[in-house]
Amino acid sequence: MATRSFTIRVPATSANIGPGFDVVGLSLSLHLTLTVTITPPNLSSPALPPAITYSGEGADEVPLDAYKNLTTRVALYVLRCNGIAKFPSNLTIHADNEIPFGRGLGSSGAAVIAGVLLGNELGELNLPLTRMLDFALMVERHPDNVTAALVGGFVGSYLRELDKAATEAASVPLSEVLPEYPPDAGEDWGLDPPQPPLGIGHYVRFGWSKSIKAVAIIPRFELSTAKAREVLPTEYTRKDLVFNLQRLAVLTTALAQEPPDPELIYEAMKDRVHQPYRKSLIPGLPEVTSNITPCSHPGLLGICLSGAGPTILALATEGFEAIAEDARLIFREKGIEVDWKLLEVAGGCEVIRK
Ligand SMILES: Nc1ncnc2c1ncn2[C@@H]1O[C@H](COP(=O)(O)OP(=O)(O)OP(=O)(O)O)[C@@H](O)[C@H]1O
Ligand SMILES: N[C@@H](CCO)C(=O)O
Repeated sequence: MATRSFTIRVPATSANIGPGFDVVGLSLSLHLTLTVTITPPNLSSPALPPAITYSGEGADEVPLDAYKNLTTRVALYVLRCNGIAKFPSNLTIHADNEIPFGRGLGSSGAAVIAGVLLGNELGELNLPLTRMLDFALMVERHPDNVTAALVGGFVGSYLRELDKAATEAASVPLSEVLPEYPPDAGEDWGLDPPQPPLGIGHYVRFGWSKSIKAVAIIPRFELSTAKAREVLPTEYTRKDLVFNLQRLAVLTTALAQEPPDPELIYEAMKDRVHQPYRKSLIPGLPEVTSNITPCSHPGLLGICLSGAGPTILALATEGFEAIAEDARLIFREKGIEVDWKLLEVAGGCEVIRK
């Protein structure tokens, strides 16, 4: 057996883009990159357990134990669902991550997609894209980030209505999909993980005007998606749902038009389903989204919370620095420091075999 080596590269994503809560996602030019090597077993020394090294965002908090790390746990789930009980021996993984954790830029979605691709490569499974999406959706239950990270671009997705048996199969607790594997890394954990139903997620890629870039204004604090979902109501008024549906219908086409129309897009990026409820967790959110407008900041098209926050995403054709620096001043008044990055819309994930 020869040494096998490959690289997995997955983009950051911004979900929702205002009115598209749990529906739309946009891939962005920050990446999680895994460099993976499997060396042949050396008959004179024992087989080595998986070894992970890590650099970049999250390096001080991410677990390096392959049975605790999100990416490798997802990979093991995919392997086990496909009849392979363990990681190969002598597996080394270096993760280099540009996507900040818990900021609304899809770090967990990227880690999950990287895990699905890793499982697919390690097991030489040749899974089709749609099946890889099924595995990702068993772990991250809303489709917006993982779909955009998988296929790239500005993407809309829905979860298919499943029959009773498939609904039950897709609703197993996450702890059963990704069990806390025992610390004994040599163990065989059997091959009965909950299998994803077939064809859970469906998507379409919208057009995107080449002139639009994304300014990510990133507060220096983490907000977990779980916490930012807890503050959302379980029911909405018809008025608020119609408000969002009207805007989302316009937005999906407006962002592809040349030249993009700031008046149309600014209004179409407003939301009444998640942002109003999240302002208690993100001081400065309503002030930033209402004070930075196409009139005050030429080049701005629209501004919203990125994913579950706390990052703010401004879509613009020019004037990027003024948008970001003025958002910085508003956040500073609330005692929050930010960093900002000018990002492009990225392609989907890729696997490069060496
Ligand atoms: N590269 C990674 N490797 C391992 N675990 C990761 C990685 N990236 C993210 N995670 C895990 O995901 C958590 C963050 O997920 P969370 O859903 O709260 O935020 P997010 O994905 O960054 O934001 P959003 O879903 O709003 O875009 C981290 O705290 C960490 O546990
Ligand atoms: N649609 C999700 C994205 C976060 O991952 C949310 O806003 O909670």
